Amino acid sequence: MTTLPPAPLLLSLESAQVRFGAQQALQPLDLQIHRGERIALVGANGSGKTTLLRLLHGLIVPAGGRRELHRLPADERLPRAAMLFQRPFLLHLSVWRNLMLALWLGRVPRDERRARALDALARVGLQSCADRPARALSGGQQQRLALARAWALQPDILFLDEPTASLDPSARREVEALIAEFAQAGLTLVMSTHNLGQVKRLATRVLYLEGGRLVADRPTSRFFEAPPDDPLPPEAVQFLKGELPWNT
Ligand SMILES: Nc1ncnc2c1ncn2[C@@H]1O[C@H](COP(=O)(O)OP(=O)(O)OP(=O)(O)O)[C@@H](O)[C@H]1O
Repeated sequence: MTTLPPAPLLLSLESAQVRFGAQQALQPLDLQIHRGERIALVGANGSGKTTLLRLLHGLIVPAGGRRELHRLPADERLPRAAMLFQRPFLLHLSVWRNLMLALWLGRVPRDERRARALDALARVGLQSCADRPARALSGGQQQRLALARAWALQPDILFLDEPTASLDPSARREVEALIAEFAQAGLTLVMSTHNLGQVKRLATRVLYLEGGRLVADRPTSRFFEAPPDDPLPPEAVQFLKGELPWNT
């Protein structure tokens, strides 16, 4: 029997914490993210999910402890990351120009940009919208454009902050399907969401936060159905009870 080598470590936090003025938004926490993981951050409003995503992405510098990106063993480069927000930030430009601008900002060589943009638009099914004003697209299409923009940058890790929260059910399904395809293609995902059905469908691992503390970190199946010898902390049990039913 062959044993698969462990997936490479991409990103880690060591006793990393975040403060906003006097407020401790994240208590010191340790975390390791390996290639291929699909991690869901769950917890009530204000529990620290967005703060943790921003810390992981490097948008916030920890007030203590450290965040480290780890070189990929295959080619010794640092992992690339991209982030998707609940409402995409799009400029008053065409879909195509929004994409090209992101590639320019991402320092993608000029001669690669066109092919990457075409591939990304095809990936999210927006080829026919290339010349339309990005801000005139529907909410679901805008989020698909944001996914195309992230895809075009060829990230290893994709951070998603409630990516479907402001979408109607059909757009939500479309965007969720694309996120699943991205994961299939090998992207590592870290996503905050209030939709526990989505957690069950997409995530391999769940981090439960409460009041800025990481209370539970376990495989998805052991989060929703904790075995008797490894029960969930009571805070997480209460949270799950309050969030029933899960399949929305
Ligand atoms: N820029 C900031 N300045 C001051 N306080 C902040 C800032 N960003 C977040 N906070 C505070 O940090 C805490 C965690 O907020 P965060 O947005 O990370 O929670 P969340 O779990 O993502 O919430 P939600 O589910 O509502 O998006 C909250 O008390 C919030 O008010």
